[in-house]
Amino acid sequence: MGAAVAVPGAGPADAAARRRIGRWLLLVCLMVWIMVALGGATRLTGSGLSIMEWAPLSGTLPPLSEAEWNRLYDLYRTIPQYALVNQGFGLEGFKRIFWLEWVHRLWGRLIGLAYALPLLWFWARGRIPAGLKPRLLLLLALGGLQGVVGWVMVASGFEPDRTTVSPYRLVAHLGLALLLYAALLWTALSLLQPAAPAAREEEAAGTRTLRRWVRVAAGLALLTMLAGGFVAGLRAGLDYNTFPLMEGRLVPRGYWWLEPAWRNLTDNVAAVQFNHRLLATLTLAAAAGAAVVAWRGGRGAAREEAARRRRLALGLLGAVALQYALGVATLLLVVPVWLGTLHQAAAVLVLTVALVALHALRPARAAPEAAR
Ligand code: HEM
Repeated sequence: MGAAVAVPGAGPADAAARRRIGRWLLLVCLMVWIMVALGGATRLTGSGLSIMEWAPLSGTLPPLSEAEWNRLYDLYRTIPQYALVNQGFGLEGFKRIFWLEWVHRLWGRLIGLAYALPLLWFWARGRIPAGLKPRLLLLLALGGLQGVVGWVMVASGFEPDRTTVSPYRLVAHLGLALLLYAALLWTALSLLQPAAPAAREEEAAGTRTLRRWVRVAAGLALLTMLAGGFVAGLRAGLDYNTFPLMEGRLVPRGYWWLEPAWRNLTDNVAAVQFNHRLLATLTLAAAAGAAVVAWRGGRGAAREEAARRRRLALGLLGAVALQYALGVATLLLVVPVWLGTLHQAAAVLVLTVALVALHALRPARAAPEAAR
């Protein structure tokens, strides 16, 4: 993400093209964000295993005849989730869980189009800066890979004795979505704000310290999100529905009892939930630390620079605090669909605010024509 994007020339036409490409990528970011929320709703309503075929083209249309509905329903009746969870819910019940998964996949196809068509258009008209082309192609490949990982995840839910997908694959699917989103957003920001503001010497030191704190908070937030994927994958939010104690203890009984030890990170409900809480708390502390640094470190800086740093740090603290509160509420209310979906979507808000802050605080570069 940090690689330089060389921008040929500095003419107004180039600048306009960069802005247009940047805005298009922001739109794709918004679509990916909505996709993350849709994915959460699909998972939480138990809809994700309803379509048992991988049909990138023909699956665009929903069933159009009763015979086609029955064919898909018959397929679904062969998997353990039907027998163990939804036995006898009938074609009407099947249709209820079908639609969200279908919309999730359709939205994925639309993101593909919203990315590929403008890419072709900009490319054909020679508007894409040369250094940007490999990155845009890589983003296209990552998007395609995300579709494949999504299918590999869904397929794990059809295995004998399983009624849900593999938590590892769920985390891979979530992690790749976050990576794709982050790469799109960083590229868009780099196009829209190609040059980091040059800071005076005494200001640069303050920016460096703040940048370190924001980096730590962003890294911890990312780990918290991946840990949250395991909470979701193991349905660990249905247990220990108290906060801050877990069954009356700060560290739950049975923390770290599995062998080999690493399995506790992914398979042990108590540990997975505790780790998510712990990482979230560390993220909140790091974001609060960044806010304090921005407040204190502003003294040597010019007024606007000090205000800019405070805005960035407070924005991050606000987003993390909101997400923390949503997480606690999700847990206390035993994961209602709407709140679980909101908690999943707000994770992307945290990522967005962290990346915007890191981008705004990036070091000024010597070469004015390069964007990082
Ligand atoms: C920095 C703060 C936090 C972040 C960034 C965060 C992020 C996430 C993410 C990304 C997920 C996974 C959704 C998925 O699989 O796709 C998740 C799930 C979850 N989180 Fe958090 N979380 C935070 C704080 C908390 C806190 C403080 C709690 C409760 C004490 C909490 C409780 C939960 C629960 C119960 C789930 C599972 C919900 C479900 O099954 O859908 N989170 N979190």
